[in-house]
Amino acid sequence: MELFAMSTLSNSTNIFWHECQVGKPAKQKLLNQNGCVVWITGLSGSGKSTLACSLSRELHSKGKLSYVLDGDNLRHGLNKDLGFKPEDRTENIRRTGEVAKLFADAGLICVASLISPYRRDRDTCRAMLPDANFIEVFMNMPLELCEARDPKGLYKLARAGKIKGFTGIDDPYEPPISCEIELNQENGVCPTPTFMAGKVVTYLEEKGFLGYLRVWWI
Ligand SMILES: Nc1ncnc2c1ncn2[C@@H]1O[C@H](COP(=O)(O)OS(=O)(=O)O)[C@@H](OP(=O)(O)O)[C@H]1O
Ligand SMILES: Nc1ncnc2c1ncn2[C@@H]1O[C@H](COP(=O)(O)OP(=O)(O)O)[C@@H](O)[C@H]1O
Repeated sequence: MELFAMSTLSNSTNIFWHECQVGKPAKQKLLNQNGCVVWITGLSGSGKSTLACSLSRELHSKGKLSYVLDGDNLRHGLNKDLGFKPEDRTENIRRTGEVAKLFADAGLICVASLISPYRRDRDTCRAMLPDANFIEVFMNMPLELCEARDPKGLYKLARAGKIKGFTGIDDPYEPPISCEIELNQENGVCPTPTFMAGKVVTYLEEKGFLGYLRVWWI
């Protein structure tokens, strides 16, 4: 069962999965939490990195171990060979999904914050884990807000045609059809990062991720 869950399609042949005695349940018990992936998706400037850091801080203050995989940061190392063509974005998300799966297997709350604009790529990452362990969080902020924020000046460059294939301008963003958590403006105002992180923490608490509980789907 575990062996099946961890195997993926591969170009390599004659390879075998080696199981280690210290498995996921033992690590989760040690950490008193259950590993999972919180996948934050949304437009550039929607607040993904801010939420990821706020969430990580909240979890830390509760004595829970998390790790943030941020798209911008990963593109400085693991994914530095990739650009923004559709196939590069797909590979970016696939690699990040695989790394996130490893962190979850280590018992951590892995927080991935990437635009991840294509639904199929996000679903591929979801399929890497038992379904309940992939928590998709949609930062549903209007393009106008993200563009008004424009902290890196990239929307301005995209509007001027100096960046091609910018998400939301001349490259698509496909919103989730059904995600675990959707965060919106309330009465035209964006909630604070702490408030939004609190919503995610409440979800994790309610689903039993913040305490060790050995159940069949973990
Ligand atoms: N063409 C284009 N489209 C979108 N974003 C661009 C582009 N070029 C550079 N950037 C910057 O790269 C950051 C997004 O990286 P990601 O790895 O999250 O993107 S993706 O998931 O592969 O689509 C993104 O960071 P965030 O603003 O934090 O989302 C941008 O700063
Ligand atoms: N909840 C929020 N309320 C107000 N401003 C925010 C909020 N979240 C993020 N910001 C601001 O919006 C900008 C983009 O946030 P960031 O987290 O970098 O977005 P992303 O990672 O999606 O590109 C930053 O200047 C940040 O300070």
